[in-house]
Amino acid sequence: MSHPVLTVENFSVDYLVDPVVHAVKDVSFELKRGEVLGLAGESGCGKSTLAYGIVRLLKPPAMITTGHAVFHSREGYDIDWGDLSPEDLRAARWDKISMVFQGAMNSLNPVISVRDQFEDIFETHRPEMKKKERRERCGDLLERVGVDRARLNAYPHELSGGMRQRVMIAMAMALEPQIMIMDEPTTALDVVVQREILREITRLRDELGFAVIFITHDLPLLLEISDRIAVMRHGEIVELGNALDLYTNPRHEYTRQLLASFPSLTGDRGSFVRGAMDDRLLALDAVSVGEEQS
Ligand SMILES: Nc1ncnc2c1ncn2[C@@H]1O[C@H](COP(=O)(O)OP(=O)(O)OP(=O)(O)O)[C@@H](O)[C@H]1O
Repeated sequence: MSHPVLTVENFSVDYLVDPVVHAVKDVSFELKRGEVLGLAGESGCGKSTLAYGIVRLLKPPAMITTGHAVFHSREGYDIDWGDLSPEDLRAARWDKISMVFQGAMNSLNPVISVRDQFEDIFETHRPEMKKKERRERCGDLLERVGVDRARLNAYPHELSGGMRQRVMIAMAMALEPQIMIMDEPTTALDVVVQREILREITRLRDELGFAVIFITHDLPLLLEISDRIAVMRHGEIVELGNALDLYTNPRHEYTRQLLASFPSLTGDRGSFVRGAMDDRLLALDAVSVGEEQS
């Protein structure tokens, strides 16, 4: 887990409006291979701008003013996303880094079947793939996210919101990218479905080894699913650390405030999240005890 799959260096984004909005300011971090990195911070702190900036999906008036986002391939070569032509960028998205954005479930085309939208990814990015193999892969991917492959014949409006979101996640995994960026991928869903999908994402991460940048203002949720968490405020990362450390020993005053703003983390009644964190602490204790004994 120690080698980075992505290095973001001195990344800044402005919105050239009057007055100029400095949405992301000199942000640097590394995403390690296979880790879930949570990006936390209140609305407007620049999380989405950073994510869209990394994959160069920003449109004017946004402008990247400084910095790089460099992808490190498994094969050992580096790609600076800022150096790619628009065509290469299109090819690299989905393939190297894929994205599930807010309300992604609404980005499925309502008049095209799930199968055709799915197969389109392979037709575009893997034109050499045989039709039969393509069909099989689409069905397998759907089943991976807990959707029956018979649903390939459905049109998006025939699926529930949760299912549509699962379909989007399956599509994001289609080309086996090494990074998935997820910006509030489950916010529009009810809590039970949200949890199911998150469990699925972490399971798939364990199985397939991709890294995830998971963006949400829901810090308790991030504490549950992330290996490390970056806390953003006013366009800057003010603290980045192991999720457990951040929960038990926050160093930055803003992180403390953010933790305190979630009663489920600090309140007397306890909660599922605190339970989950306690489980993680216990598991960690067990590991360190094991290490001492061995
Ligand atoms: N098109 C735009 N023009 C001008 N300012 C913008 C534009 N889009 C975003 N901003 C500003 O950039 C800053 C960062 O916004 P951004 O959407 O990245 O934050 P966020 O943390 O993702 O918020 P949220 O959780 O609400 O999505 C905010 O101050 C926002 O008002």
